[in-house]
Amino acid sequence: MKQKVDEIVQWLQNQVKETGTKGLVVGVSGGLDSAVVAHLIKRAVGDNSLGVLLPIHTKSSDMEHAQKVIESCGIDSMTVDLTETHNAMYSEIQNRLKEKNEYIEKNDQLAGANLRARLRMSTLYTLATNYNYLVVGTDNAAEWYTGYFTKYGDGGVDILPIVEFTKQEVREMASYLGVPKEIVHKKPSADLWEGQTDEIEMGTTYDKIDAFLKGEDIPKKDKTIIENMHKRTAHKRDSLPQFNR
Ligand SMILES: Nc1ncnc2c1ncn2[C@@H]1O[C@H](COP(=O)(O)OP(=O)(O)OC[C@H]2O[C@@H]([n+]3cccc(C(=O)O)c3)[C@H](O)[C@@H]2O)[C@@H](O)[C@H]1O
Ligand SMILES: Nc1ncnc2c1ncn2[C@@H]1O[C@H](COP(=O)(O)OP(=O)(O)OP(=O)(O)O)[C@@H](O)[C@H]1O
Ligand SMILES: [Mg+2]
Repeated sequence: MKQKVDEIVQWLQNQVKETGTKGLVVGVSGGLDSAVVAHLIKRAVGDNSLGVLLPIHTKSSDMEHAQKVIESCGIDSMTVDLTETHNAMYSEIQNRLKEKNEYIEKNDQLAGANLRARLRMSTLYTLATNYNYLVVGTDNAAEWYTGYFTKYGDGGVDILPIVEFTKQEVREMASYLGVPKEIVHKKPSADLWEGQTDEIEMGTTYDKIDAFLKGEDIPKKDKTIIENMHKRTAHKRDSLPQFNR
């Protein structure tokens, strides 16, 4: 594990050097992936790193976990509460749709959720511009393969240090790095709506996705879900379709 972590830390240092930027910023949710990334960037660039708490109707227990992550790695931090911003922006959009009788209720939860992720992204880039930092993403191998992220939301980042690691490997890295235990063993959640957990929404588990990525046999039902998610989200991993004359 030490070698793995040292290699990522060195890679992060190279990214900063090669891009001529001054440091690294990440959104810290109180979940596992951002806890690992916060620890890694603090190790890589010390005081030139920033962890940002971006609550949007966020549970106090998640805020406490995020605070514990900040304390456990000693990273510089900031909180920008986006709850009111999200309320104002989303209700304005919904009102315009309702005026046109074109508001589609069944899409409301997902649309509001993706707006949360994109408001977080905008905030991180505003801070990145201020400090001349890079925005660091937290996607792991399972999320990347299944496309389980918001395009230009949490997927809108400059670099992806843990994208080759399965969720289980990220968990092991977290223990090695000293991420608090309650976060290491917490249920993954995107914090996009009340009570959301990744595994309920996807209909499969990270253990199954990890096993699939390692080439192991998994039940047909899970394999179908994973393959469908992968196909449906190809556009998030591909370069942009461009009309060429
Ligand atoms: N074939 C295609 N080619 C090019 N673009 C295409 C497209 N199909 C859709 N699109 C575009 O992509 C959009 C759909 O993609 P997107 O906006 O990402 O939205 P979508 O994939 O529908 O939803 C995001 C998913 O990621 C999950 N998520 C989000 C954020 C964080 C986390 C987490 O784990 O923390 C999880 C979230 O719970 C949800 O299941 C469409 O609205 C359309 O604009
Ligand atoms: N409340 C929040 N404050 C700051 N950043 C957030 C918040 N919610 C989500 N994010 C950002 O969006 C990323 C994607 O969320 P995701 O849930 O996949 O990761 P996580 O919360 O770090 O780990 P887990 O998947 O185990 O819950 C987070 O890693 C973080 O960078
Ligand atoms: Mg989470």
